[in-house]
Amino acid sequence: MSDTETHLKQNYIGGKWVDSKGGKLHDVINPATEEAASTVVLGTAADVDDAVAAAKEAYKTYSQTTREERLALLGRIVEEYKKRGADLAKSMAAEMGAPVSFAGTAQVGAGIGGFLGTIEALKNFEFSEQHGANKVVYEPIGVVGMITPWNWPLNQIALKVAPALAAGNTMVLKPSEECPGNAVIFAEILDAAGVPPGVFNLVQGDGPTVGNAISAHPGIEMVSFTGSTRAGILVAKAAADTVKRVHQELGGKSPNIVLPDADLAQVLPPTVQGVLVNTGQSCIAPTRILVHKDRKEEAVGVIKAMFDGTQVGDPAQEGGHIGPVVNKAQFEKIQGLIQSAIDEGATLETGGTGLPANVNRGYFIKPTVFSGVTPDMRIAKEEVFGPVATIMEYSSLDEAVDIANDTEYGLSAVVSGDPSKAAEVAPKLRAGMVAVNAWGPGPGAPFGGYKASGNGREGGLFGLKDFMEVKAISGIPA
Ligand SMILES: NC(=O)c1ccc[n+]([C@@H]2O[C@H](COP(=O)([O-])OP(=O)(O)OC[C@H]3O[C@@H](n4cnc5c(N)ncnc54)[C@H](O)[C@@H]3O)[C@@H](O)[C@H]2O)c1
Repeated sequence: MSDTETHLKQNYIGGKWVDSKGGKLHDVINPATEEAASTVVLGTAADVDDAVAAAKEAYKTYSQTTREERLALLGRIVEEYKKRGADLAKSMAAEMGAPVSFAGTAQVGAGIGGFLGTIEALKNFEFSEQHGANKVVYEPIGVVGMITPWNWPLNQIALKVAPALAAGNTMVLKPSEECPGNAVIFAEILDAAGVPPGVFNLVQGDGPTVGNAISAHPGIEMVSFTGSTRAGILVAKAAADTVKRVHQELGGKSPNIVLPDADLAQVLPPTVQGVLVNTGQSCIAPTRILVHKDRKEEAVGVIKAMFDGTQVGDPAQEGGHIGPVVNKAQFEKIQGLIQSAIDEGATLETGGTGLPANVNRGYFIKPTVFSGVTPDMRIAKEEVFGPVATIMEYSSLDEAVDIANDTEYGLSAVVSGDPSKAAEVAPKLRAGMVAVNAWGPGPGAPFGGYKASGNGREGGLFGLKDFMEVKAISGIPA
């Protein structure tokens, strides 16, 4: 058994791999084969207590480290991380089905990106500012609890751990029980980089047990959560009694407003691509594609060709194909949503229910395109989290903006077309991020949403500030 396989059955607390106090073993299922990919321990509230105690102790010294010491530590983590890229990719391919080529580039790269963006932000960060008669200083918050999902697992871990370390906090991470292997390797990387004992702690487990214990823990000053809006609400409720800071990165149902005069062959591929990347399992996937009614046929042609040309296949194989969705529950949910669109009268342009022709097992979804989708349909309202695009029509740009904003979510939006015209549309969109002719924000942009998509921002300078307290000192010389 490799070290990583052994460590999957343990927690990392106080700089050591330790057995859980009462945890049970759980098989993680490979979504391509429906067989066990790995075995992880599901920890307990007692494990969280131990991790918080270690983090509190470590905070006494780590919170006092200098910018230079933290920069050196973050730099060493990046170096160690680069050595484990292949292991990380293999683990994610087996546990959540991201094809190994894509996992090794985009998924692993996103984790490094989180660290590099934080390093840049920390280099120039003003820890002290003068505001009138008040000196305002930024300080670490204390022990931060972190709960992360499986879809871009390293990205989510890095966007929390890097700024928490940069700010001088200590932490307890609970990764997704659907995809825990990369978090174990990540802890091994931090250990190899010399992160002091207790600064970073990893407790494996499920949401209702370990996630809830983190959210409610009186020794944790902040909980940073990424996942579904459903679980994010439960985290906030559990956190309320201890008045800890709650940072939420939640679900989305992002629109893509295609401007009436846009060159469709040029603007659709780079924006609609976001519905296929990672098998559609991105919180910012721009799935509601809004096209002018006179351009609908043309848009359907371009989008259908993209989806028909997308290969679905084994995540263990190198290549540009997409893999399965993460698990059986997601597979069944997506099948149900596809069927609901058919039942509610949308036009199925390609794809549909059932397995793609080239596979006979696994949680693979046919790349699917619907046109004639109206805002009242379930497929237009609910987050699908699969390779399913919906094409909706508008008559005027005002109507397009109304449809785009007609969602409980507000994470991200896309505008496809002339950037100067897109600049006039962007302020009207109720979303934390607007990308023009791309499906995601640019490097270093604050990442986060409006409305039911969350609170707070991650990445770069804004992410760093979100992991800090603000202290006002008045009555001293400026
Ligand atoms: N806004 C963003 O930045 C962002 C990024 C990635 C994913 N997401 C969202 O994440 C969701 C997909 O991820 P998922 O299926 O892993 O989400 P999920 O909410 O089921 O799980 C996320 C994490 O929360 C934990 N959890 C579940 N119930 C909990 C509870 N009661 N208390 C505490 N923790 C609990 C899980 O164990 C897991 O670690 C999608 O909705 C997606 O849009 C958002």
